[in-house]
Amino acid sequence: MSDADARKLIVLGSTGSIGVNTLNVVEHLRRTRAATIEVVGLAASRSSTKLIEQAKQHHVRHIAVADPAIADEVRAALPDAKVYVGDAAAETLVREVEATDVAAAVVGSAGLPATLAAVQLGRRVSLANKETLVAAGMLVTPLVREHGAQLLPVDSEHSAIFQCLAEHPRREVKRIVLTASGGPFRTADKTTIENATVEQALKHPTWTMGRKITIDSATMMNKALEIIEAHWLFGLAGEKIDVIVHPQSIVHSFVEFVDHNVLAQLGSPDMRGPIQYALTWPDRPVGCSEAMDWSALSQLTFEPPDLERFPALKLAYDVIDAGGTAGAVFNAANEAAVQAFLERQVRFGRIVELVTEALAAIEPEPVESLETILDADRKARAFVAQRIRTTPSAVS
Ligand SMILES: NC(=O)C1=CN([C@@H]2O[C@H](COP(=O)(O)OP(=O)(O)OC[C@H]3O[C@@H](n4cnc5c(N)ncnc54)[C@H](OP(=O)(O)O)[C@@H]3O)[C@@H](O)[C@H]2O)C=CC1
Ligand SMILES: CC(=O)[C@@H](O)[C@H](O)COP(=O)(O)O
Ligand SMILES: [Mn+2]
Repeated sequence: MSDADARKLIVLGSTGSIGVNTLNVVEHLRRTRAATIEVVGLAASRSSTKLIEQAKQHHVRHIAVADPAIADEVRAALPDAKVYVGDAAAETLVREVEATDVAAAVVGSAGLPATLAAVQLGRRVSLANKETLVAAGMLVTPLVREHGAQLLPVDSEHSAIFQCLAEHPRREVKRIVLTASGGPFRTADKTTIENATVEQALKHPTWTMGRKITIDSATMMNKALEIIEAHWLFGLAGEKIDVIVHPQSIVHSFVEFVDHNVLAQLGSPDMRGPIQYALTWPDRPVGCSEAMDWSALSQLTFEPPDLERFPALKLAYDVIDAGGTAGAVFNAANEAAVQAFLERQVRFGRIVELVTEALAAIEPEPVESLETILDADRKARAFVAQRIRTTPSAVS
């Protein structure tokens, strides 16, 4: 490998579920001599112990921490590192540190400015942070082309679609179908879902993930976010994006072509698969994710989603139709409502209600800049906070 091929990676959200797996994949690629990827920057919010350990293990000298409360501890433990602190720390890290690659694995719209910066700098971006596209797809996707950046999906469904679409022109695509596990309440009745506890909602049947996305899977808001993410990533209209419930999470999604042939991507429910694919595309070196044991697989089943029990799905199509800042409002209202649920301020069923109310109350505006998006994000959070104050809901 020549110097020109040397890869330098910044991992945003390194201490989270995707961030940790990304570093594991980097280590696997190094061990197997498939790729040498130097980790040159790490960003997290407040998990100081894990962050310090990662920086030492990967010899990283540029660190961003969002929470000022851990800055002194990180500086003391890593005296040779430059430590950026505060809300804009991750973005500054991306702008100041020379890199070829950025793994965008911060949770929520907090990851948007740094991801946008990576795109503006023409980086190769492994994108897990779906909220960035939901809130600001109309800003991000044109900039990818303008700055010669690459956006490689890490979300398992979108990695699957990306792999199946390959070089096929969009006119050959009849529709894409995103698979959904159905979450922990797939077979629960409406009343049980309405009043589900935090503990019940955090029990995902197939994937081990961070808390916010695990709650999103339980409301099926995750699939709604993924419909919008697919709309921006693949340039497809809402009517060409479908969802089917597939409880085993083995078929990660599929593409139906106009000739009625269907290509699907299958694999174990292990995020190291899509992460490695994003980091090594277009190559396919030996993987570190769990290999499938086909003899142990008894069945692959599919069922239509129930919009009555999971009304979040329909909202995604409304948001695509509304355009403008609707995606930012949708995403931020959901983030605020999930946070309130996790803090046991609202019952589970209130999450989707609050998002629906925010979309109805806040008129979408045309998007001119990142500031328009951030403004809509703030409005939606303020709206949800105010609704929670004025319409308290009993929590079980
Ligand atoms: N987990 C999964 O399997 C999948 C996740 N995704 C998406 O990937 C993203 C990450 O998810 P996941 O890894 O589960 O989330 P986690 O909650 O596990 O991790 C979130 C990460 O973001 C960091 N973080 C939060 N706020 C900031 C901030 N302001 N600046 C810098 N870092 C910040 C956290 O730091 P700290 O630890 O210090 O709080 C942590 O490192 C989400 O968008 C999710 O939807 C998509 C598909 C699958
Ligand atoms: C691993 C991944 O990509 C998650 O987004 C996953 O799809 C969540 O599972 P649900 O299908 O339950 O939303
Ligand atoms: Mn997914």
